[in-house]
Amino acid sequence: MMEINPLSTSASSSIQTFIDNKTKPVASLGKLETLAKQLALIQYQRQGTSDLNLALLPKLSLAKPSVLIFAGDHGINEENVSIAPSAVTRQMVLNFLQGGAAINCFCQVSNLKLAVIDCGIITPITESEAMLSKAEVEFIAQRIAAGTNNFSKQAAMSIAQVEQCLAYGKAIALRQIEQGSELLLLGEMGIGNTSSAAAIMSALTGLTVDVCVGRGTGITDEQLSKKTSLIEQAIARIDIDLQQQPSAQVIYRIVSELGGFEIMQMVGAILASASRQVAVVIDGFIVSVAALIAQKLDKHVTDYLVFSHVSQEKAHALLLEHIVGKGRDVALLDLQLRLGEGTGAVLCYQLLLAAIAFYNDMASFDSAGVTV
Ligand SMILES: O=C(O)c1ccc[n+]([C@@H]2O[C@H](COP(=O)([O-])O)[C@@H](O)[C@H]2O)c1
Ligand SMILES: Cc1cc2nc[nH]c2cc1C
Repeated sequence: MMEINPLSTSASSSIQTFIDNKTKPVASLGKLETLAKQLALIQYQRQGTSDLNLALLPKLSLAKPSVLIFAGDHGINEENVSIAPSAVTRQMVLNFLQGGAAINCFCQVSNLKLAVIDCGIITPITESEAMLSKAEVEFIAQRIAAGTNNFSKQAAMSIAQVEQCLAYGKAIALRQIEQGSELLLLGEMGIGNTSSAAAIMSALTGLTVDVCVGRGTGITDEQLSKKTSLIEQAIARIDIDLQQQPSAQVIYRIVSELGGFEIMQMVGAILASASRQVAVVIDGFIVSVAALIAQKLDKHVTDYLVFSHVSQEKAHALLLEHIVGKGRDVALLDLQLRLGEGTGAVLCYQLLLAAIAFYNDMASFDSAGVTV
């Protein structure tokens, strides 16, 4: 396990004073102020900046942001728990590589590069398909298997596969950070993954399955009740002891039972990023479940997370409440999104840029001669 330092708050009051001295009424930039403060605390800690001098607070930067989209398939999808067959995961991966998905359009708006990671879709992408990728899209194969097992019948994966997922996820995050990335933005693609995510949420929080499930891609009432009972059965099968702070071993067991490959690779990426004191933007419901797992493995991870939006997926607001204790208010946006792919995270990128811009460049009352 990697060591994650909690964010030191020793610079907190200097940063707050610096923000309050900007030419604006106190707190009038709302969540952008909280965001700027979090990004400042993270960056100063990463740079080991101590004894901060109010007049010379280092500028904030978010160099080389990395958008990472983790894709994987789910055996549970053979139970008709999504609007789409599993083949759509692969088709959407090809769409990402060709630049035709929503996430491509949003990356384009902000000039962001995107990497798509095959964590275990059913049919691998061929070399010639990967070669046709747009220049701004990188394809990386970190396959565990051809989709997880159907978790309503058996464990989604082995403990060894959980460990391999974590190792792969960490490796890709560390590679980006070593190449100079000061921000990770995570997204996912996986038909059936709201079933896995809801099951893990229920198992790790103790909340009942019916409050953790939702309509995912937009399933019918009938599909929703089937999805709920399949998840209930799976959780009953694994007979979990819901302790306050479960050990890593217990967590590995839960996630091996309930899946999925892309979710666990994201957990590895989140842990690695936090260990290097790099902020991670968390997209919708499924990425938030990865954040929940990471938090259960190491509570300090939470200091490094930025939650982009509150998803339309029914349980997302409750999940955010569980992770951060501030419910939907912790999220930057509420645009009624429920797409995934990292779309919310990438939309927030401009808000992060705005937060560091005001922090770095806005005049103070003193420097501008504004007197209130
Ligand atoms: O990000 C979200 O909150 C979100 C909410 C609902 C669905 N999704 C996306 O839809 C897929 C999972 O939905 P489902 O119905 O197949 O379980 C997967 O590819 C996700 O990216 C994403
Ligand atoms: C078409 C489609 C695109 C997606 N993007 C993320 N999840 C998705 C699910 C479907 C079905």
